Amino acid sequence: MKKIIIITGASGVGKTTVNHYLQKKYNIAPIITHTTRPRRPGEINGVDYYFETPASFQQHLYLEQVQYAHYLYGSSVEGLQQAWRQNDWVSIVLDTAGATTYLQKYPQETVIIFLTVAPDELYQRLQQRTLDPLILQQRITSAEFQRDLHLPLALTGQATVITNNNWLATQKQLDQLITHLSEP
Ligand SMILES: Nc1ncnc2c1ncn2[C@@H]1O[C@H](COP(=O)(O)OP(=O)(O)OP(=O)(O)O)[C@@H](O)[C@H]1O
Ligand SMILES: Nc1nc2c(ncn2[C@@H]2O[C@H](COP(=O)(O)O)[C@@H](O)[C@H]2O)c(=O)[nH]1
Repeated sequence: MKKIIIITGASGVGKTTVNHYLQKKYNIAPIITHTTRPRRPGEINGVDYYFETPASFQQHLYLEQVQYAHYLYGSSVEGLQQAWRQNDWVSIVLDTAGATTYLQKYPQETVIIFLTVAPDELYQRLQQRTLDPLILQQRITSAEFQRDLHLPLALTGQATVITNNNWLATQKQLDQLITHLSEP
């Protein structure tokens, strides 16, 4: 049966890290989303995101799209179809608004993982990743970042909540979840 594993939570909690783990260990196919945000060092177009201009962003058909810290993000129909061609089980990294939309659109297929981390640890991780203090400030003061620090009401009771302080413990919880989902 087809499954869409949605990894959500605030920026820096480890969503991308979890996504890579699921891809590497379980061959779960990642859905690549689109954004107008500038590339970070090391990010590759078509792997991390489809990096778009404001004009090219409008040329896709989106299942959902959001504005997050002043940039546009969207998951396209073609992105989901492409991932489903690789595997029945696919994964996607979304903000909590996107996760809520997927739950409404695909209630049978959707599995939600909400990641959380202690605030001090989270700010430290973001500081290490973001060299420009202005960009860091813009991110952590955004309404979207603040909103995604907490599990929204719409996802309460629908999400597996993982506190991602300790990577080994997180892996164990992910393995348990995948085992549970694989049961007939
Ligand atoms: N359990 C963990 N312990 C320590 N560091 C971690 C852990 N999980 C992830 N990290 C590190 O935290 C940083 C942020 O992780 P990641 O990029 O996966 O977050 P994210 O939620 O995808 O962020 P964003 O939404 O902004 O893209 C990375 O440097 C990553 O290596
Ligand atoms: N609703 C959506 N959220 C998305 C999508 N692609 C990424 N994201 C989320 O945006 C923020 C910021 O991402 P960053 O890479 O700039 O740090 C983060 O929470 C992502 O999960 C999307 O297509 N739709």
